[in-house]
Amino acid sequence: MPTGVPIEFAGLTKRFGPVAAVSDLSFTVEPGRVTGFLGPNGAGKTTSLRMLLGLVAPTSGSATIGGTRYRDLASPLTTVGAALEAASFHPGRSARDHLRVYAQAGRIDPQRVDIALGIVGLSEYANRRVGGYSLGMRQRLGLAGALLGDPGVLVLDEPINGLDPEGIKWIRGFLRTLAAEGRTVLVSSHLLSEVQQSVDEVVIIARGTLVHRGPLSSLEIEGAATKVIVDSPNREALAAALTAASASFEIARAGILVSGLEPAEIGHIAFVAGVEVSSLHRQKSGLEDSFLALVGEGGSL
Ligand SMILES: Nc1ncnc2c1ncn2[C@@H]1O[C@H](COP(=O)(O)OP(=O)(O)OP(=O)(O)O)[C@@H](O)[C@H]1O
Repeated sequence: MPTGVPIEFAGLTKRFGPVAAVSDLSFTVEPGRVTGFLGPNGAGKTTSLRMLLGLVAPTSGSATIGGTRYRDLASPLTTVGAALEAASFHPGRSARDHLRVYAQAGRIDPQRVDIALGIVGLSEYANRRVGGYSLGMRQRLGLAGALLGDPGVLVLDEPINGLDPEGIKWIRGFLRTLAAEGRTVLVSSHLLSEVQQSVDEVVIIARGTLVHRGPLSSLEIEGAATKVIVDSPNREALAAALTAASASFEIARAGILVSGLEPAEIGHIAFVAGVEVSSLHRQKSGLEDSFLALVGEGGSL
């Protein structure tokens, strides 16, 4: 079983002409945990990850994997697996052929190709041309590429983008498994809500600088549990339907505040009772409020 090593960013800085994309970024990502690398679009996440992977030269500072820069690693593909956003695949080539090319270039056992395809759930589509793949299937193929060398460190840029609900559920469990195996898992996202169920640690950046790091719980506002707000032109009938379904709720000015149920479950209760619903949405969680306060205005969150 491969063991993870820490990823360390030390004073990492990148300027593109007048644009300070990343400024003096320092933090360590520990093995055995899933770390969320979060920030609004344009915050500098991709540039930081590209510097970590030796694809962009830093203006100053360093990013290392187990104390070594990517380009100095003896065996990069078996040390770190990466799936960056907008990975390009030749549309006419099958998933299996793509991975075979990578395996050959990285001197990886060709048997790993089918193992990696199996892990990400693409076995039955392995011989299909990638040009016909959905965005979610491409994401899975990118992940299979990252897993090819069975590395102890995984760096995934926005891996949840484009996945359907089943895919999202799968990847959440998958990230947890990788970390439980002792690997170092760094996952970027511009949405806290997308990763909050799978990360242990968060590193938050905005405008290229570090604004917060710590366990996910460090973002918690006391007493703030996620609730769903639902309303109806006939609030009384809706309250009666919720009571009949033994739902726990309170009547607020903005509508009926329901705890412990998902929006879809509440919608179903109203539907079965024949009650019209005029609004149905999740109340912003305490975590998200903290996140928004940290990254400030201008984020597409
Ligand atoms: N090659 C480049 N030349 C000039 N500016 C760049 C280049 N790459 C990134 N930038 C700028 O650096 C800043 C950070 O971009 P980056 O893509 O790293 O952010 P991000 O957090 O990954 O956002 P996104 O989620 O949208 O990819 C942005 O202002 C971007 O316009």
